[in-house]
Amino acid sequence: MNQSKEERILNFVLQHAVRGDPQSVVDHIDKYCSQKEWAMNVGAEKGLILDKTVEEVKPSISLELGTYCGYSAVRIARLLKPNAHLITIEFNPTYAAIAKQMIEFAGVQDKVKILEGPAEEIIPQLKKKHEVETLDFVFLDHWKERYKPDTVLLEECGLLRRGTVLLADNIICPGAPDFLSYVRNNNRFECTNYLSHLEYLKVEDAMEKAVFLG
Ligand SMILES: Oc1cc(-c2ccc(F)cc2)cc2cncnc12
Ligand SMILES: [Mg+2]
Repeated sequence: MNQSKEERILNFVLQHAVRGDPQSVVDHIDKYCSQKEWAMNVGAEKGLILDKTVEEVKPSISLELGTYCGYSAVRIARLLKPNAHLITIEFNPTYAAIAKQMIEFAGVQDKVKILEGPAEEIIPQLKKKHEVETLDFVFLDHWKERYKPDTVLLEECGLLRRGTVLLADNIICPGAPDFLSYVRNNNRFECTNYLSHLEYLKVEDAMEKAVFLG
């Protein structure tokens, strides 16, 4: 049975990257996806915006919506302080299985918990089942039409506190118009736009940072 693109990406990393070295894993995924097959990783250019945000927030507990192959989970985890954790939610079980192997190869498995299933089912379980109090940082990178409803759900579940930073990928391409107007017209969020490019291409894209004001 021939391999999926995601399996080819994982195998390229397993064969060429340095085990236990998260930067090497990130660099090799970018190398494969820029030279061989495009894939929807946040990529190196927008990845720098993600890095800067994680370094600024210094989160103890982070949530990622949309794991895919684990590229941004490894990217975030490599910057976390000791005892800080990332919970990443992936709906697609095939992607989750690839990401698990990617995260373990990078050696960041002790910092990352992958939860498989729909975000709208898992978010309401975070407090009681996963012992989360409130979130310091949220990276939204899943289905664009879920950005707004899942942001509202995070708020309703009491998972946002004054200063929680949301960072959303793909604000231009494919775009998340209802999320953008929701956070920009809501006086409980302070928004900043970061113009960039779609991963591995010259196409314009952007990220939006929305700080919850409580
Ligand atoms: O970064 C992303 C990019 C694209 C995407 C796909 C096709 C296209 F033509 C342009 C952009 C889709 C995504 C879905 N989930 C998370 N991130 C994504
Ligand atoms: Mg994306």
